[in-house]
Amino acid sequence: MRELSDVTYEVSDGTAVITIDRPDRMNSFRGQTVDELIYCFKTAWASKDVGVIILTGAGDRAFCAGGDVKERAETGSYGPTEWGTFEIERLHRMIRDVPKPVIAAVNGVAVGGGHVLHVLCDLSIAAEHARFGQSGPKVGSFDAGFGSAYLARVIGEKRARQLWYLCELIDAPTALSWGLVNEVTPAAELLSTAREWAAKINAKSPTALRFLKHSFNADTDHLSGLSHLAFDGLDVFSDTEEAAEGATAFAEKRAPDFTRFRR
Ligand SMILES: CC(C)(COP(=O)(O)OP(=O)(O)OC[C@H]1O[C@@H](n2cnc3c(N)ncnc32)[C@H](O)[C@@H]1OP(=O)(O)O)[C@@H](O)C(=O)NCCC(=O)NCCSC(=O)c1cc(O)c2ccccc2c1O
Repeated sequence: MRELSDVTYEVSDGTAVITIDRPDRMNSFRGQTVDELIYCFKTAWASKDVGVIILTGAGDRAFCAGGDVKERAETGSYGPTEWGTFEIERLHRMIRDVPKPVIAAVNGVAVGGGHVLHVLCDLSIAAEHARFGQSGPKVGSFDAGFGSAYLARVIGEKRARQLWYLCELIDAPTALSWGLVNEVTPAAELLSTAREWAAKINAKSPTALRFLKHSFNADTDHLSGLSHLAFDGLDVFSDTEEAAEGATAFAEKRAPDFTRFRR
């Protein structure tokens, strides 16, 4: 294993636990976080000691608050990366493509790009206090690829549009009733429940699971093309005054004023 600063990785009993470890920033991701997550998923993919992967966040406040908006407001980007490119789309693909089930253990708020990460996981188990939602239009961003179209597949068009247009968080019981998560547990039991589910899955045929995961994916894999277009668009949009207004307003703890950008 290489040295990691934003993520931790540990394996026991056939299960890899990947933890986003930036609790002072609500486990939001910067470029380096994304690079390290990709590295951990690839490591788990290649390891014969791993049958199931759990993705979670450090502490009890956040699973992941999406992109690090403070970093973006300060520097105009999500910071340096290994190859000079922000690889969030590759991470999305990695979660879908890794031929082993991925369980999101949602230990707090999952919002923005952090919400997209749990949506892309095969299964989601939430702590009772977890909250869920999208925030892009409030902070000058959007995920018009898997983050919108696949979300609509999971919870339905009306609810997906509600999350994206209103940018209000929903609680764990509502997420369960919408089919956004599989199970809600007391916070203290979250990781043990995720490990129990992983143990049950690990007792099954890995080849059968591999075929099933790819079969489930096949029906929505065309959204990859949409995702490319969406991230191309986001790249262009990110350099606009309109996007900057969202990130700056968040960093300055004020409501954004987008009125001058209406067309
Ligand atoms: C997450 C919250 C709902 C939590 O609210 P709460 O009231 O519980 O706590 P605070 O608001 O006081 O937050 C505590 C503390 O954490 C800091 N913080 C929170 N979120 C972030 C963040 N995303 N980045 C950096 N720092 C964050 C917050 O400022 C506080 O710090 P103090 O120093 O003041 O104590 C709420 O905080 C919230 O709504 N957060 C913002 C969520 C958000 O908008 N996320 C980013 C959306 S955009 C995105 O995710 C994104 C994804 C991509 O894949 C992209 C790809 C390509 C380009 C752009 C992308 C992109 O923008």
